[in-house]
Amino acid sequence: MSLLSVNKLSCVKRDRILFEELGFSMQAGELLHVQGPNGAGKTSLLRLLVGLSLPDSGSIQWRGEDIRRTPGQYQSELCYFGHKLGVNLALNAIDNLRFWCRMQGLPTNQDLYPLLETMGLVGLEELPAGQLSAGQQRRIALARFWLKSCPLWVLDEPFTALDKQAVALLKSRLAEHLQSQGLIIMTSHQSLDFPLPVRELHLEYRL
Ligand SMILES: Nc1ncnc2c1ncn2[C@@H]1O[C@H](COP(=O)(O)OP(=O)(O)OP(=O)(O)O)[C@@H](O)[C@H]1O
Repeated sequence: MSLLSVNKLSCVKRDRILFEELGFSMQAGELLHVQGPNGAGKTSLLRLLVGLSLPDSGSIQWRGEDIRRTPGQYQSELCYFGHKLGVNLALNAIDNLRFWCRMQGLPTNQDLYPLLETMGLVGLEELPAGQLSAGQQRRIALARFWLKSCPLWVLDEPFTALDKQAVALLKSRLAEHLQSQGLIIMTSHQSLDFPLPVRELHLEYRL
């Protein structure tokens, strides 16, 4: 059985149909790369997939159950990286990660310093996130993918503003997730140049 199943999904924004009757399913260990021009509806699709907005028609099933029936259970099984980073600019990196762990019901007493090292943020730990660069702020938000163990990862343009080293770090984390039978849905305007098989979904810009 598919882990994720999308059935006849339609999304309309301001009288424009972004997509309609969209359907696909995904198994463990698959990566779906959602592509298309600006405004095609990629972010809109991802927001539907994580339950942040509702479709105009159609449904999304996770483990055979509509995600609207048990939203709490579904949320606990996914990790989302969207355009809004969810980073508090007044807090430093560690306090941001602790706060996020508390929100997710994860342990908050773990030593987060090694993760800061992984994310290349050592030496910046005292600074409020508002004093960090765009790429550094995104590294804080991306650290979630090292903290939460869950099957479904959904990432909207995760490589934006990252330097080469951070892009390589994230790609290797994504590959690890696939190899351990995780499932990834992501957008990127760049070609993924990924060592593992990638499925592609193209959204057209519809007038
Ligand atoms: N909350 C909203 N209210 C009204 N229209 C919206 C809303 N959110 C998005 N749209 C419209 O939906 C369309 C698709 O937006 P979306 O962000 O999904 O595109 P995208 O494919 O992710 O684009 P990009 O490549 O620029 O990130 C756009 O034309 C946008 O104006």
